[in-house]
Amino acid sequence: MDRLENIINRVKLPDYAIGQEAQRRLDSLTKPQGSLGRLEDIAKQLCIIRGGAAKLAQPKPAAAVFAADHGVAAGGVSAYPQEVTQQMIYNFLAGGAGINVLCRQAGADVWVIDVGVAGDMSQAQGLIQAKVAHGTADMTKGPVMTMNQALDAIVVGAQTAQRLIEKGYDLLIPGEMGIGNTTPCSAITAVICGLRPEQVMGRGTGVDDAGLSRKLAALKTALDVNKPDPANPLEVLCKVGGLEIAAMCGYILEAAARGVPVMLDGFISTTAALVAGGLCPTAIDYCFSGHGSVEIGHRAQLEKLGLRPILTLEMRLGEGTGAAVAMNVLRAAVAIYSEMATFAEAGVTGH
Ligand SMILES: Cc1cc2ncn([C@H]3O[C@H](COP(=O)(O)O)[C@@H](O)[C@H]3O)c2cc1C
Ligand SMILES: O=C(O)c1cccnc1
Repeated sequence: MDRLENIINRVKLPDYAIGQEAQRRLDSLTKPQGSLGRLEDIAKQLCIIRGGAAKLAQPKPAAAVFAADHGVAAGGVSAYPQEVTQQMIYNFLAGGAGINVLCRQAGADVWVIDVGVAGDMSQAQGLIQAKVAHGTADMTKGPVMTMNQALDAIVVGAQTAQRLIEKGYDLLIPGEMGIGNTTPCSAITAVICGLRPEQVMGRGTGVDDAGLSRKLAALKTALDVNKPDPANPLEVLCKVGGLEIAAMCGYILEAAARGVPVMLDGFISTTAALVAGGLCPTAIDYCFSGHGSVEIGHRAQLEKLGLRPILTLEMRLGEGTGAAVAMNVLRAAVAIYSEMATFAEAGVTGH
């Protein structure tokens, strides 16, 4: 527990007074006041997080893709088999996955971490080896992991954030790969948002109606068997979570502790934010929501966290892809804030 406390205690509320200074600069730029809409809000929030209202530098972003497997996948809750997790890791390492393409396009680097893949990945070149367990247990039978494993995975995420920040990255994207992981995310969301499984559960990779019924039954059984306490996010994680979800939670917390902004992706990474926010509400002040996922539970998560997605592109891939696309908008926000002429500079009459 000390390991977690050590991270959470370092998360400080950003200085919101900086927002007023940033607003003055935004209002001095050659445009009708407020006319760049949410680009202005994004620039202002970035100033607040970075702790200064002077011109913003373009970020150097990295995506960390945490990979893990899930015992519940054996119950036919995904449209794809478990081995796809491993196969996709090789695809990430070869640069051919959606996250690779979209990060290249957005000027972000991709790092891949094995935090809990079922198979042996020790020979995979370029993979960060941090396996806590060979997948989780089946949530329909009892807790998916021990408290120690959850804390280990949180620390893997926190150390990843630390290393990336030390390498010079100043904006972090949480990404993931784990066949079956929309099921634990639905369970966590139902518990923390106080909703029924059917209100937060979707088709994930595209399960058919029979798969959807199995998913609903698995969720109901898992919640019945485990009875997670909504007031105890760590317990929720141990009972119905996942290793990559725990790792992303630690990654978000450590980024916040270091004053580094986080661009969340969709339903899976926002589940990790839900847990992080339960442990440390201030961590969410450092988070942007990149996009609104097709998974219905994402809406409830965003409402609970008080976040508005930057984009709505009907995406439902995960990996960090929606966050990568949203980086282009964040770059636009930084550019207008830093590069537009003021009324005084351009000799344009203000009001
Ligand atoms: C080829 C492929 C690439 C993916 N990349 C992300 N996911 C996404 O789908 C999975 C969650 O959906 P479910 O709970 O239905 O299994 C996660 O691995 C998520 O990252 C993928 C899924 C597949 C099949
Ligand atoms: O929004 C997501 O993160 C998501 C949705 C479906 C499948 N995998 C990921």
